[in-house]
Amino acid sequence: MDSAPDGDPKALLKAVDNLSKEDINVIHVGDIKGQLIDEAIQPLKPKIIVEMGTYIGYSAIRLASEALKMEQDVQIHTYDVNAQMVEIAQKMVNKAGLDSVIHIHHGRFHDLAPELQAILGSENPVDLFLLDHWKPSYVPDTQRLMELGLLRRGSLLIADNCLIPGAPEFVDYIQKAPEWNSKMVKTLYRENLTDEDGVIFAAYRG
Ligand SMILES: C[S@@+](CC[C@H](N)C(=O)[O-])C[C@H]1O[C@@H](n2cnc3c(N)ncnc32)[C@H](O)[C@@H]1O
Ligand SMILES: [Mg+2]
Repeated sequence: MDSAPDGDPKALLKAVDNLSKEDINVIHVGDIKGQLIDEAIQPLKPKIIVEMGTYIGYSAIRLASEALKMEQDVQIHTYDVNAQMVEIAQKMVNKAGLDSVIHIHHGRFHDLAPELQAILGSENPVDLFLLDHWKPSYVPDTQRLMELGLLRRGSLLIADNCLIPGAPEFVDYIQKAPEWNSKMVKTLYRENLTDEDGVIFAAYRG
């Protein structure tokens, strides 16, 4: 990571992608799924983004870089239960020069959601949220956003790892729930492997 210059998110993301080619334990979303996500958010031009599962900050930095190509006042709120990850991610975000855009919250989204509601207010719904944390939390965290009125018609949900490691309860929920219009895109689980994963993209009908 040190090889990337400060204030250069693209170089930092590339350094993480390169590291993951050597180290199978790196569990970031990666460049293949990253490109799918970049393309999906282009028509949305999201300003308010929420992410569950910060890890080392890769996806938050990637989402911020892409969103900032289209809008200036972007804010990302990202949640992680692991204090060590929060610390590493903050260093990565600082290195990328995105600390005024990416706000890292330590804890479970379920507990911190009222705080987010207060930060955003009623006029600023979430445009995009990415689920990439503990799979059994995908359904309750989605429902939490809905019950607190944090979404708008057209808000986009993206859920990683729906097939590997798999989130069967979530897949069943999102495909049946009348509030969501979803599709699963099959893609490689990660670079250098042939296993197929599924990423769900779902638009909120309101
Ligand atoms: C696969 S990693 C996220 C990868 C990240 N989105 C990226 O692409 O760089 C999953 C992360 O979710 C965190 N996590 C697990 N359970 C969680 C929960 N209930 N709420 C928030 N974060 C959680 C873990 O600590 C871990 O850092
Ligand atoms: Mg993932």
